[in-house]
Amino acid sequence: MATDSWALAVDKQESTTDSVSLNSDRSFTCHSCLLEDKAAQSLLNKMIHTSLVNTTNQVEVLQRDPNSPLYSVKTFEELRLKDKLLKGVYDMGFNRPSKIQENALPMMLAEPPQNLIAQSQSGTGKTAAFVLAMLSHVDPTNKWAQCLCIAPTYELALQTGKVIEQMGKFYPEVKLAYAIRGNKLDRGAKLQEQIVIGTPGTVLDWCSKLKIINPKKISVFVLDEADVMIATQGHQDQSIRIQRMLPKECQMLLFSATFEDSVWKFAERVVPDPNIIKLKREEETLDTIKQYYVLCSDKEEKFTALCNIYGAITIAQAMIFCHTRRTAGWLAAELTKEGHVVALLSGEMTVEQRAAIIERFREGKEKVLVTTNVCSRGIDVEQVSVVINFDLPMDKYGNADNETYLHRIGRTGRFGKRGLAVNMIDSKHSMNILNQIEEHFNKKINKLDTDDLDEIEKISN
Ligand SMILES: Nc1ncnc2c1ncn2[C@@H]1O[C@H](COP(=O)(O)OP(=O)(O)OP(=O)(O)O)[C@@H](O)[C@H]1O
Repeated sequence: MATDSWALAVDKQESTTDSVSLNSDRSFTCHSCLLEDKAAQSLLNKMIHTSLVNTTNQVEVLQRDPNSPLYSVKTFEELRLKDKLLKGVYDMGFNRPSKIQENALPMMLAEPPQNLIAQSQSGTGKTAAFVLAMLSHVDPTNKWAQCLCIAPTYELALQTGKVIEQMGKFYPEVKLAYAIRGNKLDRGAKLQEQIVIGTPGTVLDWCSKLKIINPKKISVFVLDEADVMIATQGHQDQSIRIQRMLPKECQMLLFSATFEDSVWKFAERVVPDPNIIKLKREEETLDTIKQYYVLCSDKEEKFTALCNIYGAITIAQAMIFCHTRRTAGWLAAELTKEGHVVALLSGEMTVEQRAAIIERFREGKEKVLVTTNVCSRGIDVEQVSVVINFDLPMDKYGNADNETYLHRIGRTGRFGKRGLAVNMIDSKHSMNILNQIEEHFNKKINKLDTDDLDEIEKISN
């Protein structure tokens, strides 16, 4: 995926939201935008999660055969891994299996092989789990492809490839091939590498048209990021075509960060007789958040209100959400003029640039992060105590986007710190959205007079 095409997708998305107020009936779906948006989110999350995301939720396990004993492990030793692999695991700094790995690893390493559908949020250890399973299954003396893993995009495939290389560092006999665009092989050439990671189109070509991989010899098939994969119909079809070429006894594993119905339907088509492991995301609530709204007439007044808030209370770190990247850029420049150290997440940035900015903000190097929703969707920055909705979140029909509102300002039970959210209202339409949000969450949002310094001071107590 070229950088510019990504930026273009964001542009397209933002132009959609831009047009909402002009033509609220307009319904717009852009499948390639959806894929790129979802894929970029996944990639960002991968880059940001340099350590495990812990949740207090319990893992739910649904066994295909409820009578067989349910194994879970608390240490990597219990898995009886090859020394070379155990060394690789410890070299990555893993001391013990993550919550999802405790159940998924014994299931994936069982004999006879078990099929698995696993769902848990980004950063909970899914990739590490299936990489370990693939490396364990490989017979390095056999010089042909044995494990096949497909990912929705070139970049996501590269990321997973890196994990395979890292974990297999002390097991150099096992080789990895990338079935991605640009990696041209001649028709009929036979792959020597035991593990193949790639995107569905290229993998399908290698299996069928070019016959570089013999699909009948594949014993482990992994479908990663299923929720991103299904964002394009083409990918779904290709994945299913690949799966159909594999032998019946091939172990099928499917992973997803989310589990909406469409993912579920797809998963059931790709993974026969599955065991299922789910780790729910922690619920966010608005219980510990103080919410206010400020009445303004235009964006300049919103900016003045923002400055008044900054002048009256101490804000450790704030995230400010704007509708379009034009507004975000303007606001970041104005705040910078006022002497704030501002980070801006903007549509034309590459995923790498975004990850770097989010990382700096998480480290506290910048105190204000201005962003559009498209840029920051799916990103968790939990330490932020103040959220400003410079523009309220709305869907493509111009209605309140309650889910996004909750995600922007909500807190999980564990991060139950008190928070403050201020909503800027500058039109009948935005007031209407605010009312819809109040109604949806059954919570009153109080008015704040930002010309009254005493009143602002009170909200920080
Ligand atoms: N058992 C473990 N102990 C410590 N760190 C781990 C463990 N397993 C994985 N990690 C690390 O935690 C981070 C997230 O893990 P991983 O990428 O496997 O999660 P994921 O669920 O696949 O996320 P995504 O859905 O974004 O791909 C990585 O930096 C990984 O190296």
